[in-house]
Amino acid sequence: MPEPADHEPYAGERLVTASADDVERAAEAALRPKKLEEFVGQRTVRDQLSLVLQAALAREASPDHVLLSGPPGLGKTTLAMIIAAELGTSLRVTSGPAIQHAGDLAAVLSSLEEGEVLFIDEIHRLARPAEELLYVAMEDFRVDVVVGKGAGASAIPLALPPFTVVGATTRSGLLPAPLRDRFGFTGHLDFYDPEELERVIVRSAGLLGVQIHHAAAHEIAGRSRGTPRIANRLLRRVRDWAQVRGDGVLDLRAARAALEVYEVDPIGLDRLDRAVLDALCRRFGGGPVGLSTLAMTVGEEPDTVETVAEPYLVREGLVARTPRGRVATPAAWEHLGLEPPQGAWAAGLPSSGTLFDAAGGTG
Ligand SMILES: Nc1ncnc2c1ncn2[C@@H]1O[C@H](COP(=O)(O)OP(=O)(O)OP(=O)(O)O)[C@@H](O)[C@H]1O
Repeated sequence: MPEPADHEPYAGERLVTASADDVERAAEAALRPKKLEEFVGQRTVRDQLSLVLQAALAREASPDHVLLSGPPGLGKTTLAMIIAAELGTSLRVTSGPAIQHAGDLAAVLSSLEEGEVLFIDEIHRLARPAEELLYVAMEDFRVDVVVGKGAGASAIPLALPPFTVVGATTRSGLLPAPLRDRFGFTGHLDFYDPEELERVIVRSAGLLGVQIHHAAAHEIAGRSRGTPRIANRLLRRVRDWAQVRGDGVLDLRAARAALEVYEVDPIGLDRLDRAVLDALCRRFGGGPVGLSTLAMTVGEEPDTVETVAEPYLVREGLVARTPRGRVATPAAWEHLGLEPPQGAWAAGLPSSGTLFDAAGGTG
């Protein structure tokens, strides 16, 4: 059985995580595009949404409800704000987890003013009774207020003014069909390509009031995992480096040096990601290896390896998940500067790989 890793367990927030806490969201506020035309990339969603909004404005009516799906940090909240701004109305913000009871949602809905946009983040996490209340409100602009208890309870219908729900979800597959069907428009946000991220970075640098070289923006974009939130975060760290150790200008040297300090490598992998690749290739000859064994080797919980490191490694084609365990692809070997074992990957699995099972033994 392999020895557990001797380094400190991987802890705390990662620089390359796509999620954000409240402090970071506050820092992000200044960088949010305010109009659809300032929103970089996502051309299809932008074009479709623009039509929906323009048609609603021409009709002087509220647009259909909008569902935005896609991984964190790609701009769902930003688009919700833009929708309200483009319609010239205000945005009310809530989220699935914040609504514990149907009554909480009824209170929000009954306080809406005509034409307002209600943004429900993580809508897939709404409790079932709240979901049912929302169907009716979205379709008939009505909430049924329940008065009394038990057999004597009765529902008093309360008419609502027209409004638009913008729902955001990272897991659209978890939304029940009746709720999904209430949205007249669904936009799926995809990871950004490096050229789009470069534009996000140059725009954000301008808003932060710092000078950036094209080569530095290109370098940061390549390490941002297709995610504007990560791009903006790395940009802020490079700015810090340039201000403290450089001359304040964000050039290629500053970008590379800062990202080395923060252990973000040229394709956006951090220490945990590289530890996983390293273990797979150097310790297990490329795999296949069971998740528990792999996690133990890098000194992490299996859940951390599976949910924090693996998705991006799989997305980048560095790791494959097979029924026999995790396998390093030739790209993983190359990324570590190692020679992939001859013919190992040809059959889809390393031919001579020993399978280490979930308990850490061999199988
Ligand atoms: N297309 C874009 N152009 C410019 N900046 C963007 C774009 N998309 C996102 N950003 C920036 O990235 C940051 C994160 O965006 P946002 O909060 O909208 O993501 P999100 O998808 O709502 O994330 P979450 O699911 O975690 O709530 C913000 O600072 C925002 O300004």
